[in-house]
Amino acid sequence: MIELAGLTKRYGEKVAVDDLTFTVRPGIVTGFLGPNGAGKSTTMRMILGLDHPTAGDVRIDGRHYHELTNPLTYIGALLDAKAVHGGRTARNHLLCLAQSNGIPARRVREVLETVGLTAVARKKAKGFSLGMSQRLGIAGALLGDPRILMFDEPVNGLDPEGIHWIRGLMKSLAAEGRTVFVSSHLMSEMALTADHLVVIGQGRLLADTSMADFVADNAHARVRIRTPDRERLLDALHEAGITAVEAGGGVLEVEGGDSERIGELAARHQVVLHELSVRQSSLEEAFMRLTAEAVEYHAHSAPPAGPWGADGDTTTSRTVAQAVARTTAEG
Ligand SMILES: Nc1ncnc2c1ncn2[C@@H]1O[C@H](COP(=O)(O)OP(=O)(O)OP(=O)(O)O)[C@@H](O)[C@H]1O
Repeated sequence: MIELAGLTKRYGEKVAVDDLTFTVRPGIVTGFLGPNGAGKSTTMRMILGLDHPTAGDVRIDGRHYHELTNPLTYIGALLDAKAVHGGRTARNHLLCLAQSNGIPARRVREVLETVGLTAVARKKAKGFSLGMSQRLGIAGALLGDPRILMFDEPVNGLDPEGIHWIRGLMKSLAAEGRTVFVSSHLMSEMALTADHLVVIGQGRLLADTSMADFVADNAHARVRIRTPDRERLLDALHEAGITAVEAGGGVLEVEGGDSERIGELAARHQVVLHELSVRQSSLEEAFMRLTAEAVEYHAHSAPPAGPWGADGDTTTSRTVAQAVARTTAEG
């Protein structure tokens, strides 16, 4: 368990982390989400005692990081994959970590096997791709067989097979009862992995919620209708107790996803339809709305999508929402 209480970090005038209080629990994957510069890495550095809080406190299973003997056996972390002595081989890098933490050398072979780096164990780390470096960093995190694992943007630089692998790894670590805390700036990534979400923006806590609740609150469907017989359709809908709202551009929208019922109603009243489609609000859009005011570095392009997305393609949104629904159902 990781417990943060009023955790705050200032760099001069800049408040990087602002009074964060939340608990990361065992047995689940907790996603730590926030736009670029939100304060995720700073928070993780404070958890590991690499940065000193300006105020507040953070404890690992009730203790401060510096109070832990052989800390790698309590908490394993991947923060910066490239922070490895490039002149060392993968094996030697892990052996050094093992020796300084009282971990038996045989664990080095085991974790190299787990992350799929056995074949390059005797190669120097400076020749590694970002994906290989990520795997080596993960091997280091797993070395002490810790109850708590923390990964900062672990899918960065990984190919699709690697991304699939890390998702499975995080879930299996949580299923073993470990605490898994993983940061990302992509809701779509978290939707496939996390059971719980902690969202921050400009250092402040914006949400601390289960993934299931976030989905229930945000992954709604609406039926979008265009018709030249607007008044007749509105009358028919009203008679059937269905509320339609004006969505601009001559489009009507009805809450829920029951397009069949609306289609049949229109047919019965001989109302011509030019469009009848189900729109899914994507979780990525919900995340963008939540953090919209806290985004530090904007691209000056299109404004964030409205509540039900821009008028364009919603296929991605739907895929994410479906993936979430599937993940949630699978438990
Ligand atoms: N050593 C430092 N000195 C001054 N400012 C810093 C320092 N480290 C971080 N910051 C600032 O604190 C804020 C939070 O940065 P941090 O790296 O924690 O965010 P992040 O959520 O991890 O972002 P990203 O997703 O881009 O990695 C940023 O505005 C950053 O510029």
